[in-house]
Amino acid sequence: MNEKMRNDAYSIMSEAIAAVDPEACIYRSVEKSGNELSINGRSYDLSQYVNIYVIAFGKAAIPMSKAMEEILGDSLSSGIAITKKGFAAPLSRMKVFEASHPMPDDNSIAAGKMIHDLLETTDTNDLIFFLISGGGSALVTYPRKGISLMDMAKLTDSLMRAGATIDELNVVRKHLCSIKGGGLAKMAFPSESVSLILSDVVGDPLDVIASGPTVPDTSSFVDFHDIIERYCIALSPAVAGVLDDGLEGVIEETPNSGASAFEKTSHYLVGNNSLALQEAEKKASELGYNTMVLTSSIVGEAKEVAKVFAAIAREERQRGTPLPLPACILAGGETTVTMKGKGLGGRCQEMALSFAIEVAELNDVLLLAAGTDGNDGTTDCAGAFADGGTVQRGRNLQLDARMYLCNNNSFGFFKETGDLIKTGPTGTNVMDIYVIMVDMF
Ligand SMILES: O=C(O)[C@H](O)CO
Repeated sequence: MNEKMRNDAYSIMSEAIAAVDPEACIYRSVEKSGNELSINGRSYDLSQYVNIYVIAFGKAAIPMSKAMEEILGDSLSSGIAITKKGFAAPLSRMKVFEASHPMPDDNSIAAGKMIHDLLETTDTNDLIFFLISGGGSALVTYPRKGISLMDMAKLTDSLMRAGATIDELNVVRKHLCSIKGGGLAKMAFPSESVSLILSDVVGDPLDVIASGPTVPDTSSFVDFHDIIERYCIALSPAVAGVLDDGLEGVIEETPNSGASAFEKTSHYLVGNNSLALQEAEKKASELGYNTMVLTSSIVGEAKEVAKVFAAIAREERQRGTPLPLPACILAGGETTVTMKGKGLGGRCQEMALSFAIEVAELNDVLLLAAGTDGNDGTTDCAGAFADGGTVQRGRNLQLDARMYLCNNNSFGFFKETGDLIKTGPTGTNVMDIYVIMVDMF
């Protein structure tokens, strides 16, 4: 095992995560001078509003709120922040709540109701800041009439297990929840609203991040229907009823770009995966690696993407291309895992295990795959390291890497080999970072 390369990969990942610290992202975008607030160059005169509220939800809700509380100071009337269980911390002017992720729970519904109730009291002269980050779809939900928490949770689980992408999952959620798919903007209208968004979705589509609560929806009940057919998902009677009503036009579509709800909304992206990769690239150069960012748009089945990364590492090892050695190739994105086995793991650990199998016996080749939120799948770690010796280290412990991969039990494998990456909750979430390194002999 090349310890230096491993330590370097960890430092590069840490630098990437620090760059998208949610507080730093807010401070980079928002400035206040007297009553004037400037967001990415656009000015808001705070003195013209009667009340100013902050509503934050997602895994980064607390640090984003902390920064906004600090910037707004006495201008802030009150607010609510909803984050994942274990991520809460006290705020000075805003109430803090926790809910479950990735499956919504009763607290997610209570949070949805709280937001709804607060927005019922707001009026045309009020300003609302929405601080939106990944995980928001599960943490806050306000199901359509007749849809229960169990309906939402079961459907989310079935789609995730079937390998649906986040875009697909959120098309379905947007049509079952009155906050998602522009619904929040509708609730906030006629108040003015400003959304500050930390992206955890490939390509930063605002209508997908946290299910696009404040932007026009581009999807329809027909798309919802197609996704259910594509993955052969069995629907509860209540969900099937909403889908039928939607297809027949008995219930309204989610609001699209022509809707009045969006007349007083504006949106700013404050951080994303590309920003994290830029900083990772700087750190890798500082550490002496020839480096490049391949893409921030990796998607697909984790174990298949790993084969592409392994092919890149092999090319580096054998021919020293595309970069001279030592090389550090960076990528970001978010893959999926189609669950066939009964094991424990996450997309990054699954990718690392598949990479390990592909590069078995190659010297000084390493992959670090980690979720920037510090949380890979249902495990308490961020991801895993894999190198040319991983499979053999497993064999020495009587572990067959291929069997573990077939059973989607990457966590079980890496727990024994000691290759798990544990950062704890980082407070941010801009998808995953992949660091491919190839050293000189
Ligand atoms: O909450 C969600 O919908 C996902 O994290 C994507 O933003």
